[in-house]
Parts: sequence; C-alpha cells; structure tokens
Amino acid sequence: MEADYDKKILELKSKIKSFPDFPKPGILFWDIFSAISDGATCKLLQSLLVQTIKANYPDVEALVGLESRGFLFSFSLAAELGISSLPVRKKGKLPGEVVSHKYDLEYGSDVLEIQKNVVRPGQKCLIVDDLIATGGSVTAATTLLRSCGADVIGCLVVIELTSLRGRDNIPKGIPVHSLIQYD
Ligand SMILES: Nc1ncnc2c1ncn2[C@@H]1O[C@H](COP(=O)(O)O)[C@@H](O)[C@H]1O
Ligand SMILES: O=P(O)(O)OP(=O)(O)O
Repeated sequence: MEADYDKKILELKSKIKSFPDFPKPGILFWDIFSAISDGATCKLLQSLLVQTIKANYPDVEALVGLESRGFLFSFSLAAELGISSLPVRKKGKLPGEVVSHKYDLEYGSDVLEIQKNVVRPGQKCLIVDDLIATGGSVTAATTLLRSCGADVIGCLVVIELTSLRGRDNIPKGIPVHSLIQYD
C-alpha cells in the first residue's frame, strides 16, 4: 500500500517541470500546469488529493482555493466530494460585497478578498493551493477566513518548498499536507 503510494508520488513528481529565474531572477518556478497537461496525471493527482482529504479531513465542508492555481484543485475536488468550493481572490476581482484582508509582502503589500456571507460561521474550511513557499498566502487567507467566522482546519498543497519553512510560519494549529516536497 505504502509502496504503491510512493510509486504514484514519484510518477507525479516526474511530470512537474521547473523553470529557473521565473518570474524573476533567483526564483525556481514549479509549474503545476506541466503536470496537468497530461490526462493520466490529472487523474493521478486528483486521486492522491482526494485520498489525502478523506484520510485527514473527513469532516471538511468547504475547499477554499487561492487565486489562481488553487482554483484548479478547489473546484474539481469539491465536485468529487460534494462540498463547497469558495474562491479567495486578489483585490477587485470578486463582484458584490467583499471582506478584505491587507497583508505585508517583502516589498509593499497585497490584499486578499472573499465574497461576504459565502462562509458560514463555524464552517470547516480547508485551504487549497498548488504550492506553499513562505506561507504568506496561507497565513493571509487564514486571517481573512477567520474574520468571516470560518473554522480553518488545514491547508492542502501539491508542492511544499521545505527550506522556506512555510509550515512554521503559518498560524499554530493549522496542519499542512503536501504531496511533494522540494528543498
Ligand atoms: N517557486 C514557486 N513556483 C511556483 N509558484 C510559486 C513559487 N513560489 C511561490 N509560488 C506561488 O505563490 C504562492 C505561495 O507563496 P507563499 O510564499 O507561500 O505565499 C502560491 O500561490 C504559489 O502559486
Ligand atoms: O500565478 P497565480 O495566479 O496562481 O498567483 P500566485 O503566483 O500569487 O500564486
């Protein structure tokens, strides 16, 4: 069983391409789109993510995708599990009334938004994204969701850049599950 899982992870890993110096010098960009351009890998990735959610978050009620690559997974997984798929977007992209959270970046700041009243108070929300690096996006999304009354039960990503220690930087008590880890 374990050997089968490890084999699937290796198969997935072999399909993810990396691009040095994108989008700026010094960044090694992990391109999730390179994996999902192949149908068999889409199916494999979806099944690994579903397996992780069922094993670790059996009570999850909503998957919150972070713009924009998080949306690839939040909708398809929510559809399979029959639960809500909620988007967190950058400023000015969601219609109607929104709740906002401004957060600091290395240089400057950014704002995340969610539509008002889409989260039920106490709703068990799992944050979903392609990758965790410093943990800044997950931290900001957690603050935003909590300000709406959500119960943030964890974070699920395909890739974790372990040397950046994102999981240590996010609020205590939010577990991180990643399928693939790179230094
Ligand atoms: N090296 C990277 N490759 C692809 N995507 C990346 C990379 N580093 C960051 N990202 C995107 O940014 C956020 C996570 O960054 P945090 O520093 O954890 O906020 C995530 O949405 C990635 O798509
Ligand atoms: O490329 P995106 O839209 O997924 O955004 P980010 O790089 O901020 O994750």
